[in-house]
Amino acid sequence: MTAQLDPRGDVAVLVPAAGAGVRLGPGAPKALRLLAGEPLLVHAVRRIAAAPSVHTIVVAAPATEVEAVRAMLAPVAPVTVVPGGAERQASVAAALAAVPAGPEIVLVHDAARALTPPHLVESVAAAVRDGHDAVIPVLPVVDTIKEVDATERVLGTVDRSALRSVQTPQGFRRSVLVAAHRSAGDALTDDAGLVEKQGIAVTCVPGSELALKITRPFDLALAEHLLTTGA
Ligand SMILES: Nc1ccn([C@@H]2O[C@H](COP(=O)(O)OP(=O)(O)OP(=O)(O)O)[C@@H](O)[C@H]2O)c(=O)n1
Ligand SMILES: C[C@](O)(CO)[C@H](O)COP(=O)(O)O
Repeated sequence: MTAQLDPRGDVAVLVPAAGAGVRLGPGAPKALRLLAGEPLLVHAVRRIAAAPSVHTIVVAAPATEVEAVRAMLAPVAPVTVVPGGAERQASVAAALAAVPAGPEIVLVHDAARALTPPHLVESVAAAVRDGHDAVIPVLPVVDTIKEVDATERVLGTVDRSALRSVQTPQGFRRSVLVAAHRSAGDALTDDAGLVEKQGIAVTCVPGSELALKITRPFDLALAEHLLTTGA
């Protein structure tokens, strides 16, 4: 049976999934690679659709894979699939343009964060609903951080107490995200960066270790272990 998203939900989730996955090594586009027998994108969308606030999901797929991705996600959840762009920012902009009237909260989530729990989607959305224009899930930095020069000589030790590692989903009041993308210049790696450039405050909420981004082969192996051991 096809899952139905809640028509009373007030949240649209954009899922940029058009990246190549160069750091993962040769193979299919990253969102289509298998984790415990299913594409990363299927894992990600299933978890997003399980969050009760979600009204709409828009996926930005690799341009050559749009039809395949539609077919793949049809049994998982109702989704709109659009072609992504050459940079993540362009993929997000394409997905944002496809959000129908209705949801006033927009979350942007990486397909590569395939194990992100539904409660993180809810907590980011709740913080936007509470009045924050822009919300990001973060984790403290656990390693000692050094600043180095071009020859890898250490220049100093950075105070990590003020540093945070940033995850997705990142949540925005819809009008704030639309304005930030409209004024976007050079491509940035995340949407909060665009909003920061507009001088708008970005608020942090606690992230989740399960929202790890599958970037390198080790991350995929770790995610596989987490899934198969039920961690
Ligand atoms: N042109 C792009 C590039 C990235 N993404 C998406 O943005 C998310 C975060 O990007 P990242 O994990 O860096 O993925 P890739 O760009 O695929 O990785 P790499 O840099 O290793 O190629 C991913 O879900 C990816 O599919 C996208 O939709 N369109
Ligand atoms: C959006 C993001 O996931 C936040 O951590 C990240 O910036 C994606 O891009 P990156 O190139 O892997 O940093």
